[in-house]
Amino acid sequence: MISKADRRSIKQDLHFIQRGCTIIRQISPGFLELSIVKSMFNAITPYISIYMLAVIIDELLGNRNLNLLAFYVGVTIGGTLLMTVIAEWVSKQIMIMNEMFEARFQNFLNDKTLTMDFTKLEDPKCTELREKIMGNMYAAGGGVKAIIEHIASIVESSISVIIAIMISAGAITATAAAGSGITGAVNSIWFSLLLIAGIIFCIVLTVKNSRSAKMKEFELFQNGAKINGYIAYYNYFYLEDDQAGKDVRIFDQRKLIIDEVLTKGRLPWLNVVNGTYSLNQKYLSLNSAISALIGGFIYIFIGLKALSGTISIGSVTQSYAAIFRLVSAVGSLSVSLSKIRSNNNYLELLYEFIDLPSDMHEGKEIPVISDAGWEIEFHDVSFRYPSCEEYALKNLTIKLSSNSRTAIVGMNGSGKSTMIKLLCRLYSPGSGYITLNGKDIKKYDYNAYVNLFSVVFQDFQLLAFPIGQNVAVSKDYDEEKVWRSLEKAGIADRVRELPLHVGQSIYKNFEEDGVDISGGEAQKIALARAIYKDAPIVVLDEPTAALDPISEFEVYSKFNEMIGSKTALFISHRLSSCRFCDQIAVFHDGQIVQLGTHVELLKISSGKYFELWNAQAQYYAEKSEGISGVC
Ligand SMILES: Nc1ncnc2c1ncn2[C@@H]1O[C@H](COP(=O)(O)OP(=O)(O)OP(=O)(O)O)[C@@H](O)[C@H]1O
Repeated sequence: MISKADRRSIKQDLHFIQRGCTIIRQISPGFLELSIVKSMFNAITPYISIYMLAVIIDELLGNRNLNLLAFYVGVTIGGTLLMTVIAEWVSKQIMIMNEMFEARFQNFLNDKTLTMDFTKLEDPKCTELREKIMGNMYAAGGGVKAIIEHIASIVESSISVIIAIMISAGAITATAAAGSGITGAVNSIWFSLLLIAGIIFCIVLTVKNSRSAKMKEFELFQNGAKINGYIAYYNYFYLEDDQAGKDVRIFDQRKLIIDEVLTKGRLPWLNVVNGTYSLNQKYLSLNSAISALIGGFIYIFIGLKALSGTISIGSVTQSYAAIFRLVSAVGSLSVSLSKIRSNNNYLELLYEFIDLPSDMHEGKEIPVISDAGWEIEFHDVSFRYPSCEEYALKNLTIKLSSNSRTAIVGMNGSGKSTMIKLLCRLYSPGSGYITLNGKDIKKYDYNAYVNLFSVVFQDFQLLAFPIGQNVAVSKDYDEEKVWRSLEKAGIADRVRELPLHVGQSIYKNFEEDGVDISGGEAQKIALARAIYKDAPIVVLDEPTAALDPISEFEVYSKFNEMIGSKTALFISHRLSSCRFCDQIAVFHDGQIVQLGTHVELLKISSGKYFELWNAQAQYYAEKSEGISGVC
């Protein structure tokens, strides 16, 4: 099987690395450069003592000049100390940058997640891709951060190779006066060639070994990402989620979840860990054996040179250390080059993720909502959710004009929320199109378009932040405006009772004094958030679903005050609340089956609206009868 790394050309590999460096600089300026500086210090420092040791030994065996010896020792200790202190300082900066890098990389991915088309968020392949990228970074150390490590290692090995050659060149090329026996062997070209061939063989073996280990590790981690995601979801998200916590307890889901996590998560993950461990063990023991073999070759080479008197005693330690470093630096240079190439497999996943097209963000025009009026129109829009056979919307055609009130009613699953999602550009129509003032909404700048809407989704979410920040969606907010919004949403009195008022955090996730609020109270805060945004189009998807009858009555009686002159579009199952609307769109099976005012629609006894209205009226009548019966 041809691996991905083998399929890529060197040019493509270089392009991957270059792009990775650009991302690193964008995420953490200076991190790469500082790591390179540190690797330079790492490369040079050991050679100070290697070089100076030979000079000291030769002086000891020669003139024994005490002043000179003291100077040499001073240079050795002082030089090493200075280099170590600087390297330590650089290391500390790198450590801080390293810690920050992971958080910044998360933000980098989050930025992409937030700007990618919403539809991709629901695509399991996309979620898996993100999990793989993060998993690869934490568990396998592969990805964009690994480039820093590999480049630093390449720089360190290259410098080490150059210095080692400079130091050992004398010993390697030194020849004794022509002779027989040992001297003859040392001077023989075959001896040098044999030594070089032995060393090259060892290096090739190390590189091959590391390359195959990295490839196998990559394959192992690709299987692991999905498993890990499964474990994380159930163990850390579901079991610890206070919403799910109720179901976990009442239905005793714990055992089922733990059994499932064990068979689908823990055991397969153990296989991944075992596989990686055996792989590393094999890799490391083979490399230690190769390293011992190289050491043996060098000892023979240097030993014979010393025996034949070709090099001085001082040079024996110097040459041995330098040649050994030369060989290991060439080895690690080759391994790092091979690793940086294999790392491109991880980068390929990252680039696949960040290159996911964001079709929704292509429009550039700024929408103009003037007092003269505007119009949104659905033109024969049909839509299916990704990987679904059934159409959620079929041939939808409807106009929404400025200052109008439109209600959308219909049975569960008839497509009401889907229409809102298309209007808010969370999804694109499969066929047909939607226009604002005659222009396809896709042509408008995404953020400018979305800013036209204040929406309370059916499954809205609040943050475990202070109420004021939840309403204003900002740390800096106009407190008076927050209060006005809370007032209109009918929750101001409750907030006034709280010790910290709008500064009170909701939920207890992070703040001990955070308040737990009811579903209805949360819905009112979400309503206040929509009011605070003050956008020209207000969309409410079942705005009173969680409210008690009194609060529901309050919301609808204050609806006009709340909405003012804005355009309103709201979904409701409470048909009586739609009576004041300019038009009611009745949805059935993804289609608008009726469109008109309450009075008009009630006149059509064969229509869906009539059916729904009567079913609800009958239900309430029966309910009130039952209640009075009990009373
Ligand atoms: N994210 C999704 N992926 C796949 N199918 C979906 C998704 N969301 C909704 N659907 C399906 O699309 C259809 C329309 O759903 P939609 O939520 O628009 O209905 P609705 O009229 O708002 O229902 P309800 O009154 O229950 O809120 C349903 O069959 C639903 O199962």
